[in-house]
Amino acid sequence: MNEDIKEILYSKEQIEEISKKIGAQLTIDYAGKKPLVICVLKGAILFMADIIRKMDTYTEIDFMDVSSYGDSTVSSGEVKIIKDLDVPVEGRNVLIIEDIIDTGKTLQCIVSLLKHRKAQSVKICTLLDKPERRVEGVVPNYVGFQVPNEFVVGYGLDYQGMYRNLPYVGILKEEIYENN
Ligand SMILES: O=P(O)(O)OC[C@H]1O[C@H](OP(=O)(O)OP(=O)(O)O)[C@H](O)[C@@H]1O
Ligand SMILES: Nc1nc2[nH]cnc2c(=O)[nH]1
Repeated sequence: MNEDIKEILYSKEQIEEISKKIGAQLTIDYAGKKPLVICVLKGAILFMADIIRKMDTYTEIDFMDVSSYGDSTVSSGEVKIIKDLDVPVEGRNVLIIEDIIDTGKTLQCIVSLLKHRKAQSVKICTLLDKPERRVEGVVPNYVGFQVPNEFVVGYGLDYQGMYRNLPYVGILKEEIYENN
């Protein structure tokens, strides 16, 4: 797997450090608010697992699975809900955890849905932000790193279902996806 990576952008240690920092901020911001923390499957599972363990506050978690990329490196533009939440969001302080914001289409869809369902507050925490590619006006509240306009994998992020278990975030070699 490692041989398919052109460059490591963020090491396991850097991710650990930024997760600690964000977790400490969330502990302050959500004190007494009992947030509902939503993990956007599947990419955000690793980040979510790290972040919630660094939040020293009462939290509930839930999962939502949406997909707009399928097996491609390009967004289809159509966001499909594959698994909805189990918990009602009305009146809740919701914190969405994402691995990456690229075009912003996925989060635009999720945020509007949560607001429509009358969440009291909706905030976004993402490990990676790729602002160059944004087409929707989504602005995250907590960001780990800003990434260049490259297709990245690892630490939850996949290409064709693979590479999620890499402990770091890296740029996938072009020949891997050009040959597919
Ligand atoms: O800002 P956008 O252009 O919408 O892209 C961001 C979304 O793309 C990825 O999900 P994907 O649909 O690939 O599903 P996955 O998390 O299961 O890999 C990622 O996890 C984000 O949810
Ligand atoms: N794996 C992966 N998924 C994405 N979804 C949107 N952008 C990306 C990216 O750079 N890498």
